Amino acid sequence: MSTISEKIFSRASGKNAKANDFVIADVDYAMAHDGTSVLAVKSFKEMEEEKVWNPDKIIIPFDHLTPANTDVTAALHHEIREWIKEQKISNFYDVGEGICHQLLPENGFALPGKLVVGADSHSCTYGAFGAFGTGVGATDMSEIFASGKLWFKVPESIKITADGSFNDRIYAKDLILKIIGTLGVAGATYKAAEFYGTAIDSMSMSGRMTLSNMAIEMGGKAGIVPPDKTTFDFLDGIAVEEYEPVYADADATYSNEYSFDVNELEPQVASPHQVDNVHDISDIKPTKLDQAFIGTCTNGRLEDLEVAASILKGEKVAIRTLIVPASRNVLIEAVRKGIVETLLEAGAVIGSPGCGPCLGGHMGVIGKGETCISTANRNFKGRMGTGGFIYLASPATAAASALTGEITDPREI
Ligand SMILES: CC(C)[C@H](C(=O)O)[C@@H](O)C(=O)O
Ligand code: SF4
Repeated sequence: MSTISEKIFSRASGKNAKANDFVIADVDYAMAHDGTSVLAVKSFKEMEEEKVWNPDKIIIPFDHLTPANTDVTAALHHEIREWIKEQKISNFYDVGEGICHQLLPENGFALPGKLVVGADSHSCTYGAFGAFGTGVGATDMSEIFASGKLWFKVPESIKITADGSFNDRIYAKDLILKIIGTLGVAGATYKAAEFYGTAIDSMSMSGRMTLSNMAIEMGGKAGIVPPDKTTFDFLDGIAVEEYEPVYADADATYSNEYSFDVNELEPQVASPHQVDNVHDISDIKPTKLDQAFIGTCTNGRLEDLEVAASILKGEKVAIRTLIVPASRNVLIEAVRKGIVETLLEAGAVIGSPGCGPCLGGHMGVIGKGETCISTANRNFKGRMGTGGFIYLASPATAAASALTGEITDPREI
């Protein structure tokens, strides 16, 4: 009678864990990036800890402010690199390797049944692989660095079923925006979402990662897709260790259940400044844009760049168009497949793999009064630059809009 989360926490805590129980759990893999490792390491040092619990289970990607944007960032990067050497942390990914939530899956750390914790809110991405992936604050991460353990309240679960097939130019991003628009930004607060249905079954790992990535945008503690052949094929040859897939029992308890019909889905757009301010694209009034941004841990994968290239091929963009691959591997594959050439010929700018302008650090922030269509997961006020406006959409919608300079339905291009 258990959900996926209850089963994972039972294994990780060594007791029969039920929703709302407080448990101390063994963490399988712990991640902190350049943005959060600074505070995690500071707090680790304040705890007067000498050695991390296991240097092979800690993963540190530098992705947020990379390449360093200021001398202050450069000095912090330097300090963390020194600590990483001192602690002999084996899984360090320096500038240009990519975004944390792309690197953990690519390198086989996001595994079915595992508890994978990151000092970043979008660590729920690992749920795409049937892991319990969740984000914690930097000081909680320092506790994991020290002991490999952390306390958790086992979440209640909600069941989200999406059936049907995706019509042309409709994607996982449109589905998750629709879900968030329906449930609201607090609709899944402290709950673990489990995703089921024929539409989910048909999705690639890339699409499932887009889906799980945004669970936090409705308050979710996790967003889990039960692992299947697609998952196992992806992990074949890359999983860092053996894993035991975990599934919910047929009579598991869900605090809420929701159903979505993907056959009916239109391209979705989240208007400023809330992620649940979601509309069918046909209801969006004509909106002039200054910039298009395709990338991030939500939609910076090869499939996403491929879709963008298929729309931009042989055309010229009408506005600044920034494309930032989610990882070095994505970029290499995009080069090999001629995608990068197509994008450059269309007038796009290719950034070095990382978070890029997603959180307004650098590499493409927008000015006061400017509007950007972005494939990211957040459109909060000021996120990409003070006084800016962000519309969230799929890579297809962003690419179609880049061509016209206003929000455009990709089915009409
Ligand atoms: C900087 C980091 C703490 C933050 C997060 O946790 O999500 C960032 O990745 C974001 O997307 O806003
Ligand atoms: S790409 Fe954006 S949402 Fe993802 S981790 Fe980086 S800053 Fe956060």
